[in-house]
Amino acid sequence: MSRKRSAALVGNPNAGKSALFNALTGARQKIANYPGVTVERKAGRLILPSGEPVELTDLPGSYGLHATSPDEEVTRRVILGELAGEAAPDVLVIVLDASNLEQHLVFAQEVIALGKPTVVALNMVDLAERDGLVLDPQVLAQALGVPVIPTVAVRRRGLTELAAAIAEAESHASDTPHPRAHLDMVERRVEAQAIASAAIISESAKHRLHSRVDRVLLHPFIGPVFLFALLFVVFQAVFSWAAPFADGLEGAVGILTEMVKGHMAPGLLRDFVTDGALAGVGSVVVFLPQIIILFFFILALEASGYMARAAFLMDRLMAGVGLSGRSFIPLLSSFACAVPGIMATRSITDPRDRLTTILIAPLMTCSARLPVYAVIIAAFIPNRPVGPGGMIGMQGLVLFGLYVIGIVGAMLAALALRGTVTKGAASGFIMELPKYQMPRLRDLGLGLFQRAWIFLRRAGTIIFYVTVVLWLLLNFPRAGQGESQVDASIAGRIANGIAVVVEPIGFNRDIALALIPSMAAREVAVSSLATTYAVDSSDEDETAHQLSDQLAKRWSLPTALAFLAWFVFAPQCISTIAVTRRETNGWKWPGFMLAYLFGLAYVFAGITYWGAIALGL
Ligand SMILES: Nc1nc2c(ncn2[C@@H]2O[C@H](COP(=O)(O)OP(=O)(O)OP(=O)(O)O)[C@@H](O)[C@H]2O)c(=O)[nH]1
Ligand SMILES: [Mg+2]
Repeated sequence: MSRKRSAALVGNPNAGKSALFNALTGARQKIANYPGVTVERKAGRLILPSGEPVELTDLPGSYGLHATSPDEEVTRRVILGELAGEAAPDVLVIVLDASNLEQHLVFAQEVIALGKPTVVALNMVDLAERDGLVLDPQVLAQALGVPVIPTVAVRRRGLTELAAAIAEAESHASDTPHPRAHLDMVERRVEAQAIASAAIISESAKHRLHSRVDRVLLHPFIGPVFLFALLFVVFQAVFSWAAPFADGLEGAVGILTEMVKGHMAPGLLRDFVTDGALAGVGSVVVFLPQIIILFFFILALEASGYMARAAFLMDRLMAGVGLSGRSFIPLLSSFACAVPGIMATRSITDPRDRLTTILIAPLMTCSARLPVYAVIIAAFIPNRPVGPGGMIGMQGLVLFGLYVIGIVGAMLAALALRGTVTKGAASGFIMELPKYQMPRLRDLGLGLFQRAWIFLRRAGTIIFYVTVVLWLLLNFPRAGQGESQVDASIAGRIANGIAVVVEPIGFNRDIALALIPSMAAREVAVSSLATTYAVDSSDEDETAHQLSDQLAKRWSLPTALAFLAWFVFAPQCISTIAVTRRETNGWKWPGFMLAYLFGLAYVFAGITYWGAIALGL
């Protein structure tokens, strides 16, 4: 019995497959309350009641075995054993959403008809019950001819029973499969309706409240206004709530720097620790509170089911620029980071739709841009209340504006791309709306922790390394008498070369110096500036200033605004380029992306700079 046993979770999107996978294997796959979250298969280890391990695979959600999108294709090939060097799974675990039974049974029948050992997890029975729907698993099992286990993945209910059923099905793995009569789509729909209604024990109309909520939130006029207002509040919160925590962190970095200065002998090594490591990495780490607040809102809105409704609202707008609403979820993910966003485009059916979405994804303001925006805003935008009753913070307003410019830029870019390089008609959009749910605190906490960890790990690795290299390039060769260290250094000389190109758009030598290292990651722009100014000011033995003070002292307002405009568009992220290459199978599209985004960045930074000068700012 050395054969490796395997099982796979299959079902419609948003049925709770990944939640079940996490509960059964202890993994941490991303789950969220909208369809199309999982786009790649992922394997984990499930221990059966007998103690034997089974390799369990979590699959992208699918509507049928006739795949129409790249992620559905993955599911089909795994189920049918079409992947090279990989046998088909021994057991198929179909995950059904109990509160959406009729719809989910259409695909389930197709899978059961394959005649392989199959188990059904009747998931989300808690939500069905909340809506007053009680189902009889026995009746369902009889009708489907396979065992049916009621589960609540997120509360770990029914897991033992499910594992036992998988073990039982597994023992029949070597039997020859008995495919059943093939039903076509229409026949399966009719059958699904009959089975679902037979399985209902009682039903009450409790979901009336939710449809009433939807009537408001999805209203063609009130809906978008609400969405806009909500986003506005989020950006206000990012600045105002974070302030005390950010100040605390900044203070802590300052104290640490003073401590190092007190304990180490003056010299290059001490400068390396204070000006290189602490100034650079510290300048990025202080944005942790803002990142956490932003993700708190994103995760809570995802879990509640509102995000999918936002996609629904955006569908019209998306269609207007030649995209389908299916692009919304990938674009939304790109607000965290374009890398998972670009991967999420695998759920887009139309290849040209998909390519367009990949090309505009970097225009969504990713969280790596937040430190760059925030440091400039803190230095140049006064923190005064504006608007009626002084309710609105100026800084939050500017941040909101930067996000909006990114979105509008993306929509215009989509329009232009759809008319030229990715010409074609827009495809339709079907998306089922998930149920409203109260976000669970534990999931929220875990999600925030993961986000915070990713951010800190970047600060401790890529940002640290790049900053260290930059510090070295800034300190050698050493400056002679009366010469500034930055001017004498290798980095300074390289920057003087680049400055020739970027001076026309108002950038100074220090920005030129930050541009190359921040190709590694956008936050590096902040750490580079912090390190440069730390190296520069230690010459004159100034007391250490905060980065925003240095910026306010050294940059003009038009330059600062041009810098912001640049970062709205510039594709300064190697990972994004790499994932674009992978998802489009070649260098053509990432090359195109680099060219058009740098082009836009240059033009918009220039317009901003000269516009600001003309306005006398
Ligand atoms: N109340 C309740 N919520 C659940 C249950 N199972 C999953 N969920 C929630 O349902 C949503 C969807 O779960 P996922 O595991 O992401 O669904 P999926 O089938 O993997 O979806 P795709 O990857 O998009 O195909 C998440 O918000 C989960 O927290 C359940 O049994 N009860
Ligand atoms: Mg999933």
